[in-house]
Amino acid sequence: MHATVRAAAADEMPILDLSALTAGGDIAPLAAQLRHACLTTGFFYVANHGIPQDVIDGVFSASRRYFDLPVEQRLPHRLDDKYMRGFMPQGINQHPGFAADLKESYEIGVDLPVTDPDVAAGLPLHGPNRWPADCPWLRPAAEAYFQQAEALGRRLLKVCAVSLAMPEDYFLQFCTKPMVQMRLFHYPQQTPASDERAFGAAPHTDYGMITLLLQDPIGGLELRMRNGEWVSAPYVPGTLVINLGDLFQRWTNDVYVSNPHRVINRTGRERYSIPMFFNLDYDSLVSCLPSCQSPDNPPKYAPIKSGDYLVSRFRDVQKYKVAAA
Ligand SMILES: O=C(O)CCC(=O)C(=O)O
Ligand SMILES: [Fe+2]
Repeated sequence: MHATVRAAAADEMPILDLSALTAGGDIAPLAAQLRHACLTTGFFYVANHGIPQDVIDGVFSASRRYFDLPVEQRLPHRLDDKYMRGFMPQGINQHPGFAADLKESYEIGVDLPVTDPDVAAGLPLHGPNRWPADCPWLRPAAEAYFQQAEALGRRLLKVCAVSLAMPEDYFLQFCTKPMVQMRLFHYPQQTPASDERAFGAAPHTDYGMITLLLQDPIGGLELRMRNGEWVSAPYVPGTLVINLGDLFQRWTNDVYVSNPHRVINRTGRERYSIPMFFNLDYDSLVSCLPSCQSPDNPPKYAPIKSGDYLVSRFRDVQKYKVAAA
């Protein structure tokens, strides 16, 4: 069994109060706090985030109801290879070097009709969502949360830009048709007899810009400190966990951190979580920000298209098969 770990201290996982952002006030003090968190672990909680509690309760209860259904009923909703929407059974998501994650999921994205020009042109991962006819309650609950979380993602990108001495709307110019992915996760319990190699979600970094995570009171999310120690990020009522992904680290020339993390469900109860991976438009060119380079500290990475990078990671982890455009 995995050894238990201590909880992150308040300065390791700060709670950022988003009241000023939600109400449209001065975000400079918030940007300074965000910067501090992003220089160290790239993980923090947000409170007063503006997402109504009933929308959060609604999407969690729809997720529970979905995963309570017998797997035989859910297998016909299995995700397609092209758009990657629908039920992802246990055994598909596998981080390189680890056994497959124990979690199962339901995959949702920006819902684009097949007549959309990018979908028609075969732009990877762009397409319609999949809404099973035998679960009519799933769609309204998931869409209500998707809309709220996506709006929060856009608000947070403003704070991120200001924190890097960029104009507030800098990242929003790359959010015309952002590649936002929302995943309903169900983690089985891990018993004391569980294999030491088994993880709800094996250690990894996220791939894209920012992740907005709803977790339930079970907890189980853990992050790796710079010295290699793992600490837990317990459930804090009324908050979401926010963290940066690898493309964000790349924009900043490694000034901001995309931190390794994992999930171990140690409780003996089932765990549900709902991450939203907020990524930019497919064609956004991720290149070192002016505020993160100098003659002594030149850009470390060549510019890369956001979508191309994401597709390469999806191939490695989620058995995504479609070739990059
Ligand atoms: O379920 C969680 O709490 C985190 C999952 C995660 O890290 C991921 O899917 O990237
Ligand atoms: Fe993650």
